[in-house]
Amino acid sequence: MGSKNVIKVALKGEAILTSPRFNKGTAFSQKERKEFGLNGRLPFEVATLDQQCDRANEQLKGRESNIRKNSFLQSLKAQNWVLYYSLLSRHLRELIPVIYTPTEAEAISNYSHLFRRSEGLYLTFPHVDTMEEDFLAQITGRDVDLVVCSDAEAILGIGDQGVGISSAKAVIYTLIGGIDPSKTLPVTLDVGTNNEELLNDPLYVGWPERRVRGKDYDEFIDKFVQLVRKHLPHSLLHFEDFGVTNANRLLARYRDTHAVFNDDVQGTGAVTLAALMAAVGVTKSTLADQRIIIYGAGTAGLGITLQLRDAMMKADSISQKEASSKFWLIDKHGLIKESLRAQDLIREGLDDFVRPDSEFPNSEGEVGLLELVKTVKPTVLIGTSTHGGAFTEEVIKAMKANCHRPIIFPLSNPSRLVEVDPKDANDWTEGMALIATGSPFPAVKNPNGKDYIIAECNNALIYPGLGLGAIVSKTRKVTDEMILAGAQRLASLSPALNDPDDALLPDFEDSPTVNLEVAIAVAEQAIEQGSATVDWSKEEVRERVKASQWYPVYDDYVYEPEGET
Ligand SMILES: NC(=O)C1=CN([C@@H]2O[C@H](COP(=O)(O)OP(=O)(O)OC[C@H]3O[C@@H](n4cnc5c(N)ncnc54)[C@H](O)[C@@H]3O)[C@@H](O)[C@H]2O)C=CC1
Ligand SMILES: CC(=O)C(=O)O
Ligand SMILES: [Mg+2]
Repeated sequence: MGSKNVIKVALKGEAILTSPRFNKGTAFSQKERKEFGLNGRLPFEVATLDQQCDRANEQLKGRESNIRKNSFLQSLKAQNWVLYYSLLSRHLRELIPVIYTPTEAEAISNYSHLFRRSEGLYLTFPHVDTMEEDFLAQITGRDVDLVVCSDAEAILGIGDQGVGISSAKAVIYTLIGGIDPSKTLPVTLDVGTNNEELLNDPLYVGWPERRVRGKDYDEFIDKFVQLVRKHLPHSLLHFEDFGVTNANRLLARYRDTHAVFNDDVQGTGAVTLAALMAAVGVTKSTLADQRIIIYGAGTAGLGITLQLRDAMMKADSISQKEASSKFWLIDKHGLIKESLRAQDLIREGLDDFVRPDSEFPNSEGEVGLLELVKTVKPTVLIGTSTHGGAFTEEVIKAMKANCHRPIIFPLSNPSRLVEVDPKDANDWTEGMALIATGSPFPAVKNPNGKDYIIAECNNALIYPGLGLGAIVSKTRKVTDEMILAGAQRLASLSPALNDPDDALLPDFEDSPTVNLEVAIAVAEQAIEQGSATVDWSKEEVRERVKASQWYPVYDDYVYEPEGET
């Protein structure tokens, strides 16, 4: 745990009580109450943080549904950051699903109806002319290390929501990665929405126009990225939930000029690689031994494919061509194969993975999942399609017929969109499947009566560490090698390494310690390859990363008119 510091604060009275960063509520000491003009503004008793957490937890438990818990926690965050993060840290496993997937998806789909208070920066297309002014108004006098932006086109599996997600992803950076919340800036890039329901909702809080596309969109995003580069040159810029036509394109455009990171592409790729490394450890095979079907060749599906291919080439010393041949990608029009080119149905970036039609001599039209499974005899089946239930009993049993330990990762969020319920996947394979899911699921019972813990293969298990490592090393860019180093460190912490019947990935309960290790591996790699702008020994990296972390404890305050606000 972090220790107490003495902080100079320039806010008094109502101003400090309404600042979530500095507010301590009933925990202000008698001395502070006097110094900050709070004497008549608080009830008598000075509470400890423990007592405040107990009280907040009691109130939280009074809310029956997770969505009501989510909105209680949202207002706690708006009141008092230390209390909010402290409460979450004490009940991590129970509360992550309340503030993140699956509940956050429900909260975001009701964003305009649940809206109480703005968070972070809202940059809206019709206000493009004042973008720099609006940006500076938020960052001036602050030390921002991390910018989390989203245009909200493909949110947490629920599609185009117009606005939302950046602040939820930023919270995870603090909760799991220990990044100081006052150094994070969530940004909503509101370029409209094509979601009819929102466009017709009189309470919609975003810009109620259709999505801006093409040159205007690119110029809007570019203006924003250039502002980040100009005013926050050492920051990490995190892209979240951009649509499939933009995610990889924007990453490729900016990744050589600033430390940018696309979570859905790279974070998902990294956590899935870690889970797969653990699984091939259990099956005592190599990455290159696998035949991998990716069901849903969008942002996450392609990100995973590229990450697994890269790791395969490095770990097993095989060529790009050979590694590419281990993948079969399915999208809405079935298997991605040569004959789809003529109909212009192959998206940019998929070229290396287009299969020859000759592999499927008996099908002239689309090749569906079941046929593909029967033909290819995959060892790995990954779902990133948002097509709930797509991995049917027939599909799973066909896979099992040719594979002793099928590796099955239905990664679509939220829980209701999972490609197969892990309980079914487990039952249909007589407990032989190695399973990881995108949202949390309860453990399943194996035929031997033992529980099998379903690993939560969600990018939140790794991106806070990737980001922390990038920020602490002040890297100029986030390289593939840094991400690979983070994924390998995560894989090395898999419970399945010690017990093949255990979960493929560490539990979210352990995510803060796991992400500290990931951050250290990432920073070490950044230093080794020269993308970092610091030069520390390994021992120093560990100390620096640890020392940079923020903990939810109350500092002691002294009033100072020139202090922090
Ligand atoms: N576990 C994790 O960490 C992550 C999970 N995801 C989840 O993965 C899913 C996809 O997310 P994105 O890649 O961002 O979305 P996306 O829209 O870029 O990709 C989805 C792809 O699936 C395809 N698809 C849709 N229906 C299909 C069907 N019936 N058969 C085959 N393909 C179909 C779409 O054409 C699209 O290419 C979401 O549920 C999302 O929540 C995304 C990122 C991280
Ligand atoms: C987890 C995540 O990033 C997503 O579902 O989009
Ligand atoms: Mg996402």
